[in-house]
Amino acid sequence: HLAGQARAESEQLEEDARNFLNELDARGSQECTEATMSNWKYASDITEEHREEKAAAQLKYAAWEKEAWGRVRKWNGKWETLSDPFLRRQFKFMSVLGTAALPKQDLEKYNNLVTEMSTIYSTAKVCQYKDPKSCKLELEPDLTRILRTSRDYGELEHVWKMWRYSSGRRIRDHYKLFVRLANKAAKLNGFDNMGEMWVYPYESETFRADLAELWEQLKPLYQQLHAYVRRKLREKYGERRISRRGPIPAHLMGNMWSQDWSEVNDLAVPFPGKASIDGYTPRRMFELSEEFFASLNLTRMPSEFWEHSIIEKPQGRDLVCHASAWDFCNGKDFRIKQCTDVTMSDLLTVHHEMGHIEYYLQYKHLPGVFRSGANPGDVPHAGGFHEAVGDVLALSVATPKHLQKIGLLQEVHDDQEEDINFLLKMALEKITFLPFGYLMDLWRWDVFSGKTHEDNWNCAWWDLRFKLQGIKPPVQRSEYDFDPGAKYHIPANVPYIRYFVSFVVQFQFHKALCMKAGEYDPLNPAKPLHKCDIYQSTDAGNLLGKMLQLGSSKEWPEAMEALTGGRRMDASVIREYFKPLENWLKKDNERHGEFVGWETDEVLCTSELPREEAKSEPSGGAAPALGLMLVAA
Ligand SMILES: CC(=O)N[C@@H](CC(=O)O)C(=O)NC[C@H](CC1(C(=O)N[C@@H](Cc2ccc(O)cc2)C(=O)O)CCCC1)C(=O)O
Ligand SMILES: [Zn+2]
Repeated sequence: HLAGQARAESEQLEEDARNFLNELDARGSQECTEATMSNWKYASDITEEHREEKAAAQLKYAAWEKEAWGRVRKWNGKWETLSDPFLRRQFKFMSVLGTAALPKQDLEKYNNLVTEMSTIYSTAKVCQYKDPKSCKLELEPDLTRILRTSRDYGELEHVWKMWRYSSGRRIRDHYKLFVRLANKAAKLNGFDNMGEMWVYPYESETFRADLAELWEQLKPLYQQLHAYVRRKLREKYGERRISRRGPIPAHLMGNMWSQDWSEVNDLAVPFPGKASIDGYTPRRMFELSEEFFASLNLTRMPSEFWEHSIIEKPQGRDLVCHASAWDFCNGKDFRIKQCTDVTMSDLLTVHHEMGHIEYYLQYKHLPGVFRSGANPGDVPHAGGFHEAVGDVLALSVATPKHLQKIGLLQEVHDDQEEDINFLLKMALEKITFLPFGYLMDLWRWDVFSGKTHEDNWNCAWWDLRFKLQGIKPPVQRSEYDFDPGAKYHIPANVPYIRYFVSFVVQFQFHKALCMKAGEYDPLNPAKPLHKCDIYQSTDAGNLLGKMLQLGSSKEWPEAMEALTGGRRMDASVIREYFKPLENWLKKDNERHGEFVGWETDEVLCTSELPREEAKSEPSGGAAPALGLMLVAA
């Protein structure tokens, strides 16, 4: 009798919990739709009116989060006893309130700081190198294009320096106040600092140790590539500017942040021969990407997507041009906003953004808390997988075989030369990103924890940039500068470790899908991993779809196991993919007697502070030179 009663009670509790969560979710989706619409209006048309509207909507959404959180708390001590893990996990996620825990005026200040920093970043302008009176150059497309195409050392240095002057330097003080409020919010959620709150969604005690281990496994390959590119750049720009054993000046890699070196492909690739997308339109690029998803039996874009997306830079207004994908939390409205340039790299970005949309479409039936990604609530979900989806498809699209199939590459010679050529292009995009993808949050975790003090922010940044990337600023930096602020994700307060995770796991996903598609066979040298193209494989698509449909309803090792059979981030797969290139680079570097690694005795960054900030002036002016940090490569 008692057992029967207990069972009846637990079933009643489960049913009440289900009803409670369903009601909360319905309301939450509505609130999310409203907040996301206001965010969208501001991001796509930066005006004072839209800014005020966005600020109000954010406060309204935070009030809702606080109400929901208050009601969830009433279930404490009960929800933990529920037998259905699906329900328990929803309560677990809803038990973390996020920055809505801040007192109202602190939250308003916090939100305004982030919006203000993003606006400064998105509207920053730079003057022409040859015409200091003409000051209308914008990051996209102007500065991006100059960094991609110019080989004029002086022009590149000007653009690199002035972008940081117009963006990062102007938000240094905002960021100081932001860090204090962020940490106050983290503490109100029971975390030591905001960095701890950011790693919480990875649900792993060993997460940061695992990342360090991955980087140790990937560093040797990165150093070989670094040594090779340094030689190619030295041959182009001369030994005086690029020394044989030193770090590479940061403004020469074809990218504003030296995070992707694929645009210096022409300088580095041993044998010329490039795909071209000339003649395409942004719309065609998006249709091409959608076609790939459909060929895998995944979902096509809904009509709202084509109706509401912004895929070309609108003229005559300020907007956030940094590409983004949006889920409006109503199962119908999904959009991309991208100032698309007709280039191969933007074709890959199109696939990346569409990968987000595909993920939204595949898990739209789930409760809101399991629809991970950048919903307005700021307890960020891990995101490592979200960032990998589009890039996985792009690994197939980028192969010469596929590019020829879709008419973007004329002739294809399936030989060793083309192999190295292709792998080098891929490494200049994927391997060069790894140290940057890692150091962005290494720096921020140290800032949030206080390990890096605000008087040393910029030199701590260049310490990491030197140690991990083997690069140096083209002109000496100081604490007047705030170079981290010149990278979108810092002013926009978007966590970044998700990209490092993605660049590792996307190769694990690629391998699993290629095996499923019969395109990769470890025992067949004619089917190496880097030649695989999963296009039109519905078997691979169905396997990927199954993982996507989980959203964050399962811990990520389980989602990974569903797709790859393994439960860990594993650097051996990306190294297997690049193995032929690694062997080639080692031989080529030996043949040229290249020094692998980097060292310098230059002072890359001085601790000189703006006068009003300098409390105790360090004795003797410049701080112990960062540059004296001989390489521990
Ligand atoms: C509403 C909202 O914010 N939505 C989220 C999505 C979500 O969370 O649901 C979102 O759209 N975030 C924007 C961000 C844009 C990009 C980015 O910032 N990339 C990184 C790193 C990188 C570089 C190369 C690469 O191949 C892949 C990644 C960089 O450029 O440094 C820029 C172009 C590529 C991706 C993105 O799509 O991740
Ligand atoms: Zn992304």
